[in-house]
Amino acid sequence: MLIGLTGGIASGKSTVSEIIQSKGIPVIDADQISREVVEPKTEALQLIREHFGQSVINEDGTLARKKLGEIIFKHPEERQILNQIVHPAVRKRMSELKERYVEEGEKTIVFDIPLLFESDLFHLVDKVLLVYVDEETQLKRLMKRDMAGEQDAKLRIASQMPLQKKRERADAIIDNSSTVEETRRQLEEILDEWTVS
Ligand SMILES: CC(C)(COP(=O)(O)OP(=O)(O)OC[C@H]1O[C@@H](n2cnc3c(N)ncnc32)[C@H](O)[C@@H]1O)[C@@H](O)C(=O)NCCC(=O)NCCS
Ligand SMILES: Nc1ncnc2c1ncn2[C@@H]1O[C@H](COP(=O)(O)OP(=O)(O)OP(=O)(O)O)[C@@H](O)[C@H]1O
Repeated sequence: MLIGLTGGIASGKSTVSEIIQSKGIPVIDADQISREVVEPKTEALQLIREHFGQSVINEDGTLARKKLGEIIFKHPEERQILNQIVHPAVRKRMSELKERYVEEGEKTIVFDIPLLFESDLFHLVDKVLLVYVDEETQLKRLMKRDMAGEQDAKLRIASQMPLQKKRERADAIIDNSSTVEETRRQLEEILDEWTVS
């Protein structure tokens, strides 16, 4: 069974992913892979430098993430260009990792993909699990975690499909507005149901 774990920014995907991994289920993390594919000397980083310029590259050759974020969360056209550069490499790596887990005999594999719906990746998985939080909690947690201002945080949230819309398309929803313990309880109920039937 291939499960897509998704949600909005700062909705709690990583928190849920940690609980899933603690149960021995492998998780393929698109955010982590999207960092690996732009490491120094990669083709993707070269393309980023060509389009966005040297100002988004740090002195040590790494990607200046904050700076690039400031550009792409404000400008949808630039975001689309970055997605076109980075996403093919992310998809390739995710599928290699999946094959490896399948060969190792894993029965359940989870894909943690923030943009599962936005990038039409939902057809790669059998079930979609959505981590949901109400808008106010999402904004508060995002500002606190990233030490971001309200305007910046709102821009990031607005760059994604609204969580309400994602709700309609998910096979199961975890409401992470309450405690992590409550989230764990909901997750276990869903996994029990999906991995038995
Ligand atoms: C713009 C970048 C450099 C900013 O880096 P930063 O370290 O500040 O953020 P990080 O990568 O940890 O992402 C945090 C969250 O932002 C959201 N986000 C990231 N990229 C995008 C995007 N292109 N569109 C909408 N939301 C996005 C996701 O919810 C993600 O979980 C980085 O997000 C990036 O390279 N994005 C493009 C790749 C991408 O789409 N990644 C998301 C999953 S593949
Ligand atoms: N139930 C909860 N109660 C309180 N804080 C929480 C809860 N769940 C998550 N958080 C906090 O909210 C923030 C966002 O959670 P997390 O990083 O798991 O979200 P995410 O969906 O993985 O984010 P991103 O899309 O940016 O990768 C973190 O600082 C996390 O510690």
